[in-house]
Amino acid sequence: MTRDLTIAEVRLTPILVADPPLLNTQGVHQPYTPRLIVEVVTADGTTGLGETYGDTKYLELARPFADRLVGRRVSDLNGLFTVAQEVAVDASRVSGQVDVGGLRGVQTADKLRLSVVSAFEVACLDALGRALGLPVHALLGGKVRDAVEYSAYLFYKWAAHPEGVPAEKDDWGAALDPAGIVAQARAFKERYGFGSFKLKGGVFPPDEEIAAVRALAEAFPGHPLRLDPNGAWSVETSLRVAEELGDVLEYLEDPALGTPAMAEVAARLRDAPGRGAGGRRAGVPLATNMCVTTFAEIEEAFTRGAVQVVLSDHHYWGGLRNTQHLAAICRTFGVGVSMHSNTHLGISLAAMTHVAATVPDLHHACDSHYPWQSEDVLTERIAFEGGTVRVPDTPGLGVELDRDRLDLLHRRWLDDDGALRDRDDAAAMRVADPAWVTPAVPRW
Ligand SMILES: O=C([O-])C(=O)C[C@H](O)[C@@H](O)C(=O)[O-]
Ligand SMILES: [Mg+2]
Repeated sequence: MTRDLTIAEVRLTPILVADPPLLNTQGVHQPYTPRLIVEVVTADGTTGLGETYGDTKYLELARPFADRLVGRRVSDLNGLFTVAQEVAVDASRVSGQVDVGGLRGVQTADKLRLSVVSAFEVACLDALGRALGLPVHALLGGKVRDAVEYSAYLFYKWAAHPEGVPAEKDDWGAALDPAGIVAQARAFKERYGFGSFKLKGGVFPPDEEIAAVRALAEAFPGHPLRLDPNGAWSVETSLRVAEELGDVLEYLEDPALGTPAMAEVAARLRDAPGRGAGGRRAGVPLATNMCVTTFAEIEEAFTRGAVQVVLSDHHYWGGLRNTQHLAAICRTFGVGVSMHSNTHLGISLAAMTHVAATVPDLHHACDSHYPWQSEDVLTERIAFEGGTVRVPDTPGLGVELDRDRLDLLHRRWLDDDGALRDRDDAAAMRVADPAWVTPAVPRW
């Protein structure tokens, strides 16, 4: 039977999902964060799902983009990039600065477009897989592993959002010191079996964060640990932390902002083997999801040896196939690869799992915010077992949309007065601390 895989309809549903009060260097997560759910429906009634950022600047591009897709085929994945170029980006949306709240590198028009394309690419792959009876990983060339390892993503956090702010409750409690972080890590291990731990830093002065990582190293000897201050430190501070923690860190993520600063940190670490406080090893690898976030940024960073691990993110790299291209380039240059995560739901976790399953040299556990998300739009939550997600072999992504849940979360978006429709961690922080401004970098 020949199937008609022409796109007949594209449904876009912006939603607001509950988010706990997680702290980062720019502020704190808002109680609800925007996501966009994409449904691509073919002429013969197959629906594919995708998910991406839901802030206004992405919605503005997603609508005209979706209109242009009707009449094309879900198998025309390369064509998505051509269509994206036809969609104009409002210059006022492109600051050229590091994205507020999103912490996903410098904003450019292309990156906005790619972040939109990614959701449609995933939705087309899902539809194609469902139509052909093949899992998405098979469409990407086939899986090389049956399960993908994720790391526990530890955050400093308040027990609750500020008094009087409408929010969902969470049962993680506060984590504002080393003991709190270790307790959070234990909960992650007990609930999901994670064996690697990443601490989101850049929140407290570096010595406090060093103490937290030391406490983790004592509580979980031999487990891979990472610290990520999102570029909040100077080169000198980065070097000091690298020396202090060089013996326990798997990698240090974006200690300083931008390729020149990262390159200087990396070079000085290379030149100082075996040195460091107490004779500790100082050659800790540097990872990034902030200075290598586009193909254009690769050459400078790799030729200067600024990073040893790139944390890919299929959302802003432009989809699952671009993630594979990035992994191939990293392999060529002997740079490691793993995955970054912003707040996301199960559709994106499934997409991350399918593509991660196809990357041969994925040597580090991937980041995922999913455990922090108590809400989802799927009929069944994706489970972590022993810190891994099993790679689905069912057609498409292997997940099903719960339309009632989707409607509920969309209703929340409709009811919002606009205050939460654009993620703004600094604004959320100002609710508790009216004098708060996004800290200048380097902060320490
Ligand atoms: O650098 C990173 O790993 C991130 O930016 C991940 C997330 O965006 C995280 O920092 C957050 O949401 O606060
Ligand atoms: Mg990072």
